[in-house]
Amino acid sequence: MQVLRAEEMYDWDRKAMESYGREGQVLMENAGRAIAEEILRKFPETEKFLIVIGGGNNGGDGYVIARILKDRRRIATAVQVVPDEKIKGDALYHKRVYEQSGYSLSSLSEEVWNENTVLVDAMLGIGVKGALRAPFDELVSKVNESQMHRISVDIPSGLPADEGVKEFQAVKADTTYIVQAPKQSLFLDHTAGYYGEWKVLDIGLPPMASPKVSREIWTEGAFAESFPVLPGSAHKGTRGKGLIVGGGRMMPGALMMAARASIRAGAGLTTAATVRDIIPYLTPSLPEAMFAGTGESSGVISSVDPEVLEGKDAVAVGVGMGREPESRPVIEMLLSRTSGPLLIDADGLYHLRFLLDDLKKRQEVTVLTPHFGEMAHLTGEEVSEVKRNPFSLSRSLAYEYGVYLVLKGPNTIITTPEGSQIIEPSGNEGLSKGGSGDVLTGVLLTMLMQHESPVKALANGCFLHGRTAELLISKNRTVLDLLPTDLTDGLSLTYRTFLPR
Ligand SMILES: NC(=O)C1=CN([C@@H]2O[C@H](COP(=O)(O)OP(=O)(O)OC[C@H]3O[C@@H](n4cnc5c(N)ncnc54)[C@H](O)[C@@H]3O)[C@@H](O)[C@H]2O)[C@@H](O)CC1
Ligand SMILES: [K+]
Repeated sequence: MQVLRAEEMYDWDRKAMESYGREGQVLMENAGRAIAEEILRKFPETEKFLIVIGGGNNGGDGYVIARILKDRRRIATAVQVVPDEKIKGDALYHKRVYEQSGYSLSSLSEEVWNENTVLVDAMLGIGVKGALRAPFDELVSKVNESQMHRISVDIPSGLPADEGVKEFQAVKADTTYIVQAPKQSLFLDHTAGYYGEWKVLDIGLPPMASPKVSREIWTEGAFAESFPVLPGSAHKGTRGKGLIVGGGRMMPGALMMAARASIRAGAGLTTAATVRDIIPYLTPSLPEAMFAGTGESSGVISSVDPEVLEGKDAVAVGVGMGREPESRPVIEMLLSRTSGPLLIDADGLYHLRFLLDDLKKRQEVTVLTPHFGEMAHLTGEEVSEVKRNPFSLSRSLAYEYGVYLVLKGPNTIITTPEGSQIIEPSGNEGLSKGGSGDVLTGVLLTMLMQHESPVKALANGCFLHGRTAELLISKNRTVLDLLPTDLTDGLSLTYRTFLPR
């Protein structure tokens, strides 16, 4: 499913009408009807509905919803909150249909606020611009203070559809019925929560007319369909031989978790490279792994023998490595000598900030997996700015350095060097613990070795990680006690659920 910006949504709408014979009034009928049906399904009992109608096409949808609720003999009060002359075009057409059906409008009295139980917010849609003007500024506060269940039409009124907006005032919806395609703000850290529970409804825009943007949500169907089927004769070689460089005297656990996750995810052979002293402590918990000792300086990795790279299908570096400058040459060496995919994570990203030019020289697949803080460090932006503009900042970084970028968050955004984007929304707050990134690194390493498309490999790895967290919570864990190591041991839940082979 495509995720759109407001302008892209308008393009689709325009093209549907100009080139595919669709009528605006019909599309509005479809939108309003689809939403009304959802509302009726959600509230089959004797709720009292208040429909608040604004001056654009979002308000037009509101007129359709109000008419259908009344047609079905439900108790519904409709209020138009802008002067009559603001209602134009398709919205005016549907206002007339509403009135010709014998239905009337009410004014916004105190009773209206107090007597109703469900509010349908059809005030403002994706056409909102700038700070809210009267009467919407006060109305939005009043709506948010009311005790009614709030249902927003297409988007919570006042909320920007696109990334990048710093200040806004918006309805905090309990439920949002999104018209045709989710908008960017559904996936941003500072706006996602305004949508409440949400559902996307098809209003009949022709798929042939959809905008040519590559910004998609990764689904369980996409995971199941694209997950590579290994031949029955698969051996270590076909499953992939991976190398993970990381850990040190202070953080051996990160390497342990990444290596174990890589093995559990299905790697043929995983080698963990770290300072020699800690290898004996890691072996009991990683019986399936191979080990390679690295050069060491004050307990941190200071060099890796390039011979270790021989025969490896992919390499991951950074987990638990520390930020001491002594480790920087390791990243430098891997950037120039790794012939397959190279994934850089965690402390590796810290060092990378000083090696960005080396990144540009690489011809092979390079993957960076920053969280918001690491992304801020890499781009020199504030964390709040990264959260506000994750799509465009990811694109510029991926394009400039020719890398695949996995920007980790509640909605992980995966970007290709060409700028295509996948949003992977699975997971829960149980993942916000030290170590879950290390597990992801191990999983991604394995996926990269087994899939010929790096972007699909990355999307599948994020899905595997996030869905496992969800399935564990639905079984015997909670978001409080979920551990990164539970994820590793729980990977089979996701495999068994979605790949019943
Ligand atoms: N395919 C589509 O895109 C379809 C869209 N539909 C609906 O149409 C909506 C978009 O319609 P519009 O483009 O008319 O946009 P809106 O319905 O968001 O309304 C824009 C109106 O709000 C006012 N406004 C904008 N910013 C304001 C501010 N800061 N303070 C106060 N008033 C402000 C403007 O004066 C303008 O009249 C969608 O959200 C959706 O609900 C549906 O009707 C059917 C088809
Ligand atoms: K709305």
